Amino acid sequence: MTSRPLLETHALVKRFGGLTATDGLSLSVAEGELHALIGPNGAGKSTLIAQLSGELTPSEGRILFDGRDVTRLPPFKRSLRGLARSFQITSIFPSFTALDNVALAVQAHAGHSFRFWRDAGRDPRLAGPARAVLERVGLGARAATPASALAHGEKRQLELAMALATGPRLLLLDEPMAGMGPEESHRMVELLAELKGGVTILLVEHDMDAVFALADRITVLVRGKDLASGTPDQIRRDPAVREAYLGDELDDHSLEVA
Ligand SMILES: Nc1ncnc2c1ncn2[C@@H]1O[C@H](COP(=O)(O)OP(=O)(O)OP(=O)(O)O)[C@@H](O)[C@H]1O
Repeated sequence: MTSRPLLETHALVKRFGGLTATDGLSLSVAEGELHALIGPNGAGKSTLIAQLSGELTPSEGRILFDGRDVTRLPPFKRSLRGLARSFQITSIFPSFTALDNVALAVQAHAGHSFRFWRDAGRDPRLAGPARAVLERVGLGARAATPASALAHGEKRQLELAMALATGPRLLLLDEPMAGMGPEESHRMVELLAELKGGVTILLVEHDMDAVFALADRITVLVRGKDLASGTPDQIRRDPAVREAYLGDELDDHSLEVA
């Protein structure tokens, strides 16, 4: 792993009327790391992810990806550069099979014509890579299943597959475990652990066991500001973090100092 930042924000600000949801945030995500973003409800995590993916425009500040300014780029242009967001179940076509959905993601990224999009899964140039990605996320056996028939956790795996199909260098994951039972969460943690290192990941997640098990570095966001950034151990031991957030939210084994 190198320590060169793949993603940086400089003094990023996002205001909604009188509310400052991102408040002068300077964040750095190194190439290859799994960086988790935690913080209480309303801390500004989703607002930050939306600015990084390009769905929201910052009020002030800059976003650099691989050293280049992407602050004003639309989402699809960021995706072409390798900055991909996952977990928007709404982008799945419910009547299409899992394979077709991933094949479409491959096709969209490769910039092929959409003329034959219904048959994307039958085009070997698309189906081959799509199948490989489905295997990678553990959905190989569900390739021919319509997306609407997948369990909730499987839909989240499918979303991850669709993001991976675009060959991202950095994946933005906004609460991938939300709505999952313990077994599905466990499978997702295993999957993210396998992906870790191969692709840089910025993970927003409320499941602290998952965060502390997976993260190389953690940033604690409180009221749009970086309260602390460091390794899981440093974050566990940080008095300001314990006082502001982890003390009540995380007074369990994930917080115990090893
Ligand atoms: N489109 C919007 N318009 C106005 N206020 C917004 C908008 N989106 C978010 N906010 C406000 O910005 C603040 C940060 O919200 P955000 O959803 O980013 O927090 P979060 O850390 O993701 O919270 P949670 O953990 O509950 O998902 C909150 O006070 C929220 O009410």
